[in-house]
Amino acid sequence: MEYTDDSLIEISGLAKSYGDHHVLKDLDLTLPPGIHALLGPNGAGKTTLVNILSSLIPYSVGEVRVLGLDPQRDRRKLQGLISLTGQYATVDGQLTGMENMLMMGRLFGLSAREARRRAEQLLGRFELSDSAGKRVATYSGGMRRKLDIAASLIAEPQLIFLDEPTTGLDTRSRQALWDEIRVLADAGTSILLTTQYLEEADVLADQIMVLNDGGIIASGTAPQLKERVGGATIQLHDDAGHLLEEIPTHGSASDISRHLQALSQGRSAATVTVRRPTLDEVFMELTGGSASHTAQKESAA
Ligand SMILES: Nc1ncnc2c1ncn2[C@@H]1O[C@H](COP(=O)(O)OP(=O)(O)OP(=O)(O)O)[C@@H](O)[C@H]1O
Repeated sequence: MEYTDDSLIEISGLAKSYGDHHVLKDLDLTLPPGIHALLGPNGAGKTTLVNILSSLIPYSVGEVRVLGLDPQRDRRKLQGLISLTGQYATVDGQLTGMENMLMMGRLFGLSAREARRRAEQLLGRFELSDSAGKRVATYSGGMRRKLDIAASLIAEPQLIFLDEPTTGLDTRSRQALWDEIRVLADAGTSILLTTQYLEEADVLADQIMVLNDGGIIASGTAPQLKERVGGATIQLHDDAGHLLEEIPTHGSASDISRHLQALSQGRSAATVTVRRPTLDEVFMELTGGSASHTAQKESAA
């Protein structure tokens, strides 16, 4: 396998089993720097893959490079370049929120002053300022989770792994995290996040990968993935909301206008909408589930 300087992650023929349970099977993946989302049903192996990439667990088959380093052989070096937020809060319960933040900042080589500045900023963003002086053992589960995320964002490592970062977060904290992710990405940090929330992948990621049955079964931008399960259609409904007709379209203004002109010479419809598949439907179709029919509608006329 050849490695290019500008690649973030390169995986070739990766397999991982727990006993006779084959979780990852001959997985190939190349990712450039950017924000990437890994989607997959429960148990697909998302955490397993993130843990291998962040050198938390070993692999035996295949080749893996993260920032050009082998997570097994170059563990120490790699861990200085990445940060990881797992599904379970890993902060130290005996320290206060602020002490945890400062410790993480210093681990990543920030000066004491910069660590405090960033800690105050992030504790504020995640509404933990009032609890910053309290021992983490007294925090609620949601507060620990927010602190864990804030701590992983304190420095600007080359790559941050966020394993289901917004699970258990309230709406405001989720928005704060999304904002922080964008700021870090603009500053040059790459992000690999796993998520169960398709909206999160859609909003944040440059590229989305769908993990199922041990391998990546689809990847691309949200529009590219939507295209895979069929493009847009023009739908005509009568006054009572019944579907009269559905016509495939490329989705371009000229194509829609051409169809509408042809239609205007025939039947009259109460409403005309352009419907695109949702990421939800794409995901369900790719992973063999049944889609929930929450269509995004764009009014065309
Ligand atoms: N240490 C372990 N020992 C044995 N089996 C494991 C271990 N860790 C994970 N597994 C199994 O491997 C499979 C993949 O688990 P993993 O946590 O990687 O999936 P996931 O896609 O992250 O799931 P979720 O969305 O539910 O978090 C699951 O069937 C899980 O039970």
